[in-house]
Amino acid sequence: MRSGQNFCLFCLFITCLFLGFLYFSFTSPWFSHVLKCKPTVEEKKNDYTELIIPAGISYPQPSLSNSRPDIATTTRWLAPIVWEDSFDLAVIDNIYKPKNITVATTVFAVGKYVRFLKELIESAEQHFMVGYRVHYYIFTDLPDQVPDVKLGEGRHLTKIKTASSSRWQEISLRRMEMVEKLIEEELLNKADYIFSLDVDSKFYAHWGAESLGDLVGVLHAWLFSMSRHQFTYERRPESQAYIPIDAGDYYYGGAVIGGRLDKVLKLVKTCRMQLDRDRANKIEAVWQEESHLNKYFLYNKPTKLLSPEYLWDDRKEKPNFMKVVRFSQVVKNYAEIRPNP
Ligand SMILES: CC(=O)N[C@H]1[C@@H](OP(=O)(O)OP(=O)(O)OC[C@H]2O[C@@H](n3ccc(=O)[nH]c3=O)[C@H](O)[C@@H]2O)O[C@H](CO)[C@H](O)[C@@H]1O
Ligand SMILES: [Mn+2]
Repeated sequence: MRSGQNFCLFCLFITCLFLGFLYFSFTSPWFSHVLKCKPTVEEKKNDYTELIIPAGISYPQPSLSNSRPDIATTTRWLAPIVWEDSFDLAVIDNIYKPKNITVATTVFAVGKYVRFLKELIESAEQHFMVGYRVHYYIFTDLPDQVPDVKLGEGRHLTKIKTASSSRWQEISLRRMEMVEKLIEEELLNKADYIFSLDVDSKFYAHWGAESLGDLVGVLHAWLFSMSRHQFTYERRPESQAYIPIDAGDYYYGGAVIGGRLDKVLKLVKTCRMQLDRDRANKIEAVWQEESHLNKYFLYNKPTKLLSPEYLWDDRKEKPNFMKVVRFSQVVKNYAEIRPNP
């Protein structure tokens, strides 16, 4: 009798122990970390800031002179401007590959713009972040027309059904709030970096980990060598995107926005709020969300700038300083493809 009772008590004890273990494994970050061997958020943060390179990697000694004397490779706030020959890809890959990062990549293909997806994704598979985990998020009103492109290892594609609009301006500027929602609801624990890309584009050459940074902007090909008063910033003080005529560093293209998730979240949230204010005041900035992006970057400087190699235009002739075109806007018939003029 007594031994039966003891046995029952023992079983109860074991059950409690098991349930307790289950509870802690679900709720305690320490437990889940130990069990799944996953880095905690804090450890991931350190992982980002530290540029650790394994011992035994040999590469050429860095030069003491500027490898690109023909063009500026840093900003006045000492952020790098990425040009061909301004980086050693072997060094960069040896630092970033062991971090095992995932790059979320958002692309909007609404209405007739779905036709650009095939070439964009096929060329991305050849050139974009090859050797890294990439997850494409395709926002479209026509999910059935998203082409079936064979993706490499570690690369995924998710379609997200999106509403269309009768105005192309609306489709373009709504990207800010959609990316905001995606990061908040989906990506914070799934990806490390994000790039938002225009769909009417194609990769022509390598685009890799040299492009990664906390907050990344791209220099617009057409406005690259102009003076600031010629930049097509929003000039009406009534708009939240207003930039005075004597201010501005560069003109950034809206077709490429990138960086760490938390930094890009702050950017898209701020721009979305400024777009909402403009809407309430019945004003639309001259270049929609691109104008708000330029305002944001004026006061929140990007930590890395991509040269126009990373956002060229197929219609544009290449000057001498352009040693390579990596990503470029394809030629399109605006009148035929957009829902409105
Ligand atoms: C090279 C560059 O920096 N381009 C920017 C520029 O003109 P773009 O002429 O490049 O604008 P665009 O017509 O390519 O529209 C921007 C993007 O919105 C999406 N879209 C647009 C219309 C449509 O019917 N369906 C659709 O899916 C698509 O992803 C497209 O790539 O200014 C726009 C805002 O005015 C955006 O900031 C673009 O990024
Ligand atoms: Mn475009």
